[in-house]
Amino acid sequence: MSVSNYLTVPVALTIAGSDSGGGAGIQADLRTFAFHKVHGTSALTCVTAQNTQGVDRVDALPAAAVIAQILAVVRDIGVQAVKTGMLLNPEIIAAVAEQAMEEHLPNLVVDPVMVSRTGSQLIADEAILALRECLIPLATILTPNRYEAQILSASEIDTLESMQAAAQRIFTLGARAVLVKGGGMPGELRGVDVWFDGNRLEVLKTATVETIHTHGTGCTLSAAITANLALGHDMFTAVKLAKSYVTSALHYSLQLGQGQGPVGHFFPLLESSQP
Ligand SMILES: Nc1ncnc2c1ncn2[C@@H]1O[C@H](COP(=O)(O)OP(=O)(O)O)[C@@H](O)[C@H]1O
Ligand SMILES: Cc1ncc(COP(=O)(O)OP(=O)(O)O)c(N)n1
Repeated sequence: MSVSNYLTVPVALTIAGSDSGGGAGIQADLRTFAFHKVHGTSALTCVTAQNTQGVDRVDALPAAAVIAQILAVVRDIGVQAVKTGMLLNPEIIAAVAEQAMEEHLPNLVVDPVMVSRTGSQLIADEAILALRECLIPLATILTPNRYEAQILSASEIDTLESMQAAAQRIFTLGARAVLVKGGGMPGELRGVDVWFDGNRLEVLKTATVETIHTHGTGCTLSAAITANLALGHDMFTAVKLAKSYVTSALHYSLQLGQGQGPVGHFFPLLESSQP
């Protein structure tokens, strides 16, 4: 007989949609948590029929089902950090915002999934309004991509200076810090993100990784930030560590399907198995 070693590890919760292709959404979040040695819990908001070429269908869960999942997790297991991904409709967004306040959800990372990095809108206009009014003011860190930042700042973003101006403008919506992500920018700006927390305006820069297999970068980044907050890092350190994780995952991106494959979340295993 052998006895288990009981481990105590930080816990993170993702409130997000399922990606049947496994590259983004809940699937990407849970893998990212695992590779940070953080126990991942989840509240599913919707089920997408999706692959490397696009989204074929989306089915939402009832808002009450989302609330029940959140309560089941936080009232028994407890969480140190929480992220939101695709929340899809105003009912789910309002329900999540209410739970965030009532249950005092800690370290809330809001990835305002509205528009894909290729520019196609993923949620309805009313849902965008609900995100802006109900959830974004509660965010610890808000992580819009280029197109989401354009909507939230009502400005064109095509240069580093316009990313910086947008980050400062979006900050006024009430999040404690904003990270405008550059994956949808042209050329060398693809590896550049802009941070603003009311004091520090920082440019986080990595060299652009030349790959078309970038599916799930945004989910992976926000999940890695959440994991690092759950581990006790401060906000800016959590973001820097997360950016490093997503950059490595891009270096090991997976050529799967006919379209844009996912980033390689398990690159540490691939690295350790190389001669
Ligand atoms: N080709 C790339 N090379 C380096 N970093 C990238 C590249 N594409 C995306 N990133 C990084 O991935 C993260 C997610 O950004 P982005 O792709 O813009 O988000 P989203 O998936 O939400 O559209 C950011 O840190 C961004 O800088
Ligand atoms: C279910 C689901 N959630 C989120 C996304 C968007 O993924 P993201 O990583 O933000 O964006 P891309 O880099 O894949 O554009 C999704 N597609 N599905």
